[in-house]
Amino acid sequence: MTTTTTAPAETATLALRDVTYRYPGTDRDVLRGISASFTSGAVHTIVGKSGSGKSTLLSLIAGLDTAGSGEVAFNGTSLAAADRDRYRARDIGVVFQGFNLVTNASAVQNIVLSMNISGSPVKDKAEHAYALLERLGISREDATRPVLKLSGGQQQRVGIARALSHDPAVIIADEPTGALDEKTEEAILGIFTHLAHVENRCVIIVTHSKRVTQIADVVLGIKSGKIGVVGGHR
Ligand SMILES: Nc1ncnc2c1ncn2[C@@H]1O[C@H](COP(=O)(O)OP(=O)(O)OP(=O)(O)O)[C@@H](O)[C@H]1O
Repeated sequence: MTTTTTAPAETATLALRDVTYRYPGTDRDVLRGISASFTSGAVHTIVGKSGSGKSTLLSLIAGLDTAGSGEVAFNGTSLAAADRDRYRARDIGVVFQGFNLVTNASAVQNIVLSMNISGSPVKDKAEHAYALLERLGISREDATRPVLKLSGGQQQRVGIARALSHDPAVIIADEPTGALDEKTEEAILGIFTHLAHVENRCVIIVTHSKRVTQIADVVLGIKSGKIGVVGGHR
């Protein structure tokens, strides 16, 4: 990431209090009364075996699903009482493992499309997209080529730029480096660290990668429906 930065994001806290979750039609709680908090300025990783409930937890944090009992609160307001469409469009940015880009469209078009969907008030959306992409190391020339013609690392930079397009306080990522080689993973992790430590965003990454957990400020582990701090630098 270049050294140009935006103003630090506002301080945000996401808090889970005694959250339980069970998929409809099943008889088992995937999450069993979990409590945790996620703060601005820190990289948090969530680890756990396959099927332990990591993606389920991310979808509750992203406001895509609601807890069976307990509360997920953003800056003190329960998501159950909040306008979740607005929360998703303004406060949270999501980065996916498979990038989830429209591959025959350009990076700029992908970002403008996302800004249109989230109702962004920015007037010159293309210019905003070019500037974001440039901060993430994507040149104007690469920004106008079909995404399919970019490397995996470049595509993930575009995915991150898209997640940042509405300047969210919280960035969540599900296995964002799973499809990348080690060197590219390192570059992408540098971006996430910058977003937390320099831009004061709250970064939450679900991962199986040891390297991602090594750079985390807080490592949370999920096991048997429970969550706890299992490592990190804080
Ligand atoms: N739509 C669904 N309906 C019923 N059960 C589900 C559904 N989605 C997930 N599950 C179950 O919930 C549990 C937690 O799934 P989840 O995807 O959150 O795990 P995970 O830790 O993210 O796994 P992985 O590391 O493999 O991605 C698993 O037992 C899974 O089979």
